[in-house]
Parts: sequence; structure tokens; C-alpha cells
Amino acid sequence: MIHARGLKRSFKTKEGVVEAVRGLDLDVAEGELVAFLGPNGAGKSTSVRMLTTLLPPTEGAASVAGHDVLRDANAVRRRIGYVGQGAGAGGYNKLRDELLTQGAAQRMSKADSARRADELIGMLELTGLEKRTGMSLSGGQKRRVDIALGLMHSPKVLFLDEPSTGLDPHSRANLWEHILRLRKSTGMTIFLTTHYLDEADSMAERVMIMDNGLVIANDTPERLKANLAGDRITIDADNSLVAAELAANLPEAREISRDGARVGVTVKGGEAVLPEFIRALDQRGARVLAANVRRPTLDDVFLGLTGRSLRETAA
Ligand SMILES: Nc1ncnc2c1ncn2[C@@H]1O[C@H](COP(=O)(O)OP(=O)(O)OP(=O)(O)O)[C@@H](O)[C@H]1O
Repeated sequence: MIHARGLKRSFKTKEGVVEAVRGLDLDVAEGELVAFLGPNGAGKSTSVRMLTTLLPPTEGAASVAGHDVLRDANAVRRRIGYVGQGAGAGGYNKLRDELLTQGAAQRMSKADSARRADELIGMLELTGLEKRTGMSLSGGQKRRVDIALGLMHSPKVLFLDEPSTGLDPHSRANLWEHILRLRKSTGMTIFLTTHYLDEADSMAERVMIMDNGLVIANDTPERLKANLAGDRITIDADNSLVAAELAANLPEAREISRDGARVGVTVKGGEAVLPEFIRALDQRGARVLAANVRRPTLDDVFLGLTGRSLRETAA
């Protein structure tokens, strides 16, 4: 549904040339929900703007819903919905009128527009707010109107650029429920950008981590965490020297640390390795006082890849 090869975009600025996207290869299948995760300035929005025909690439090629973004931009536009950062809703127009205007802009008939507007108002739980102006809505409601605006023409692919930025945690969770429900009922392909780790982790089937204009990892959140970060085992033992020695012998053990009675080690499949580790300690006569396995986060993945924390970078 979305394909890109060697997509690049640079900007000339007073300070010199900024290489915002330095070679993007991308394949998103129909019905997939894929997230671009990365710190500010990684090139996420620039990539999405190229895929949505808003910005011509400096180099490379891309097609969306079967049409080339450069040669066939209008055909792409008809088949996609795009909800940008800080998009549309928020003005003096009434919510339902806003949707009808969008329908007209998409050259839909009045009857089709009205039907679709009412359908989306129901789907996105905006019922009762039809006559409210954009500016009177809450942040979460505005974002849902933005999404409804992007969906008026029943696109095959929906691009969401940081859909939940600026929302409180409750509104974010609520927005996500709506997005997931929409996807379930329509089977739409959804491509989004985010710098919220938990959002990418729990919602996306596939996460592409972007940094400095390049995709540095591309897989399911589970596989990224298992392969690139690993589980962190910590153990308190009455003989931490023996514990550290045994930790080093665990399969694919790395990042072994010792601090007083506490020994830490990163392994794959921590839950299976921990009992093995405890048995080995037992056989050597070392007593385990406490044990813990911490599952990695996508931040651990980013840290492992770049040496920086995405959480700190985002903050
Ligand atoms: N029109 C422009 N002119 C000059 N530089 C630009 C322009 N648009 C983007 N950039 C630069 O390109 C780089 C990538 O920006 P982009 O907005 O794609 O990042 P992002 O990952 O979406 O970040 P954010 O999470 O902050 O939205 C940044 O260094 C940015 O300053």
C-alpha cells in the first residue's frame, strides 16, 4: 500500500543544507498499522509530507495506494487521508458544517457528504457536538474532528502526524481507542508518527525507529525489544562475586554489573533464564535474597542503538 525507495529530502537554510531524510526505504502492506518513532527533528514529518504529496522528494521514489507521489499526486491525494500536526478543527465553524465543507472540497455529493458526516460523527463519538464550534471543543474532541475531516472521502490509507501530541494521558488513551476501533471496522492502512514510546509500543504492529533522517530499526515492538534490548535480570545474592561469575556464563549475557550484593545482567528470554541462573547459584552454595526480571521498553531499544535515551531527547 505504501512503498518508498531511497527517498531523500534536504532543505537549504541560512546555516547550510539540512538533510532531513537521508534515504528512506519503506513497504507497508494493506491493513497494517505502522508507527514512525523518533526524537524531534528525526525526519518523521518530512517523510510523511513526501508520502502525502505535500513535499517533493529531493531524490528517490514513492508510491501510495498504487500511485506515484510525484507523477500521480492527485490520484494519491484522492486515496489518502492526512491529519497533520495541529490540524484543522478549532475555528468558528460548526462541527457538522465543517465536515460537509470538507465533503464538498472532496467533490462529494451533498447527500453522500451528509451520510458520511453522520457516520463519522457516530464512529468517533462526536454525537451531540454537531452544532458546537471547533474552538469550543476539548483537545481530544478537536483531534477526533481532525480525524473525521481526514476520513470524509473514505481513504484507503490514513496518515496521522503525531495525533496525540499535547493531549493529557486520558485523552490520548481515548483517542487511541477510537483509532483502533476505526481500523477494526474499516481495515484501513494507518501510518502514524509519534514520539510517545508507550503509544508506539502498545498500538503499532510495526515500529520503524527513525533517527537523523534514517530508519535505524524496523520490526514488531516485541521483536525489537527481544533482539535489540533484551531483558534485565537483577539478583541480590549473599555472594555477589559468584553471582557475577555465573551471570557472565548465561547464554548471550551482556552488560554485567555488580553493586554490593546486587548483580545485573541483560539476556534474551529473561523469564526462562532466571530459574536457570538461580539453580546455578544454588549449586554453588550462593543464597538468592531477591530476584527480578525487567522487560525492556522501546526506549531501551533506542538507547542500545544510539546511546541516547528517546525519553530524554523527546523531553
Ligand atoms: N522547511 C524546512 N526548512 C528547513 N529545515 C527543515 C524544514 N522542515 C524540516 N526541516 C528540518 O528537517 C529536520 C527533520 O524535521 P522533521 O520535522 O521531519 O522531524 P520530525 O522527526 O518530524 O520532528 P518532530 O517530532 O519535532 O515533528 C529537522 O532538522 C528540521 O529542522
